[in-house]
Amino acid sequence: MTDFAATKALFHLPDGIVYLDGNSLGPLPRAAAARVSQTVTDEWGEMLITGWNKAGWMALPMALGDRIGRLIGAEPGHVVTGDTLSIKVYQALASALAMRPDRRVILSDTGNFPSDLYITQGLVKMLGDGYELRLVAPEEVAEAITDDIAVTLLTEVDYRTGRKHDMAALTAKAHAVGALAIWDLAHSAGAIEVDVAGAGADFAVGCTYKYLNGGPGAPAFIYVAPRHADQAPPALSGWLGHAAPFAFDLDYRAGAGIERMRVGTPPILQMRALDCALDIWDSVDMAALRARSIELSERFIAGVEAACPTLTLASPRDPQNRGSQVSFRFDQGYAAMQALIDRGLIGDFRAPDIMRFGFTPLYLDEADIDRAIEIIADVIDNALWDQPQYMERKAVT
Ligand SMILES: Cc1ncc(COP(=O)(O)O)c(C=O)c1O
Ligand SMILES: Nc1ccccc1C(=O)C[C@H](N)C(=O)O
Repeated sequence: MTDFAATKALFHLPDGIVYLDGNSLGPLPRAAAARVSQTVTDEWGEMLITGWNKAGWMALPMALGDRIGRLIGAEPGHVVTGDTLSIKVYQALASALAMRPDRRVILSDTGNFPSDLYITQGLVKMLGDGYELRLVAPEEVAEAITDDIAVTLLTEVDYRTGRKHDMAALTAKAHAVGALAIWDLAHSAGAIEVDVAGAGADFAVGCTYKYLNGGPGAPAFIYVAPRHADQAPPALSGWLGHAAPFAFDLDYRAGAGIERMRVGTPPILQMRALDCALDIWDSVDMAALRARSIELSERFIAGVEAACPTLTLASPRDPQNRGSQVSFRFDQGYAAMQALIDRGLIGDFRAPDIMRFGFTPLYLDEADIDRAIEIIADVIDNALWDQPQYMERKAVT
């Protein structure tokens, strides 16, 4: 069993703040500042370039990949970290398309995060030759998996509503028509139980700055199923994905397995912060985490619905069909979210009218949820959002 009171003590949360936005940026693990500082002074400072060997910097992308692998049900040695999620989406998609050379259609849904769609649009344009992004509504994905599909590119948990796709069923459907399945786990890794191997996913990608708490700019990860690992052509063939980077050959030869998905120099300071955050995850049982996340989310939904009849639940009511976030629709959602933040409750707003709240059992408990409900009730029922300063849109929402 996981001791969630103990994990809560391992995070720094500012006084007076209830943080329901760990689904966008996780909070600071208390040990991270010292760990990063030590890397700066003792490793970078003292070891200089010898740190790549002496401090194990060059091995970090794979070591971190394995620690994340446990959380997403990957086989050891099949996940690597680096770059940003948008780049990992590009890599997975380009590789998968190259593995289905006689097909041209990429299937995704209108609930997908825009970066995944933009990356796909860019790649489709560059490839030309009849390539096409086909978008359907999330609930129509299953029936849209037809035998002209090359690749399905789906985000398991919808960033706006929290609606969760059935990864195993949709992957099986994709395979049945000869397509490959790529899963974006941005809102799944560290949020719910994930079993990429069990579901038969061909590729999976995700970020580490949300539920995994790796910090702003923390590296992304990519998983390639063992059956493809030595065949998948790496789309971004950088030197650190080469079979022998320090041979400095003039021609590219892909590295073994997942190593080929490395591109260039890893961001060591960010990786140390992530390493520190993953120390906390080592003690976490994912089934216990999921049970606790459902408990806290259900308490939140019941409390908000009882107190605020003007908010409508945008997330699936059945917890089995959602990830670890809860969203409500409110036409003045932007202003309302600013008013909540002003009163110490941090969530976020997603256009056009979604107020989004993330549930992260590592550092949230019932007292936080009850306090959040109180603040929401105060802001909504007393229309405290109706102030000009809450209407002004900020650059980042
Ligand atoms: C589902 C999903 N995919 C892709 C991204 C883009 O990730 P990044 O900004 O790290 O490239 C995000 C969030 O930003 C996301 O939520
Ligand atoms: N990386 C960010 C930087 C700044 C502001 C938000 C993000 C997010 O990650 C947004 C997230 N993908 C979302 O689901 O809305």
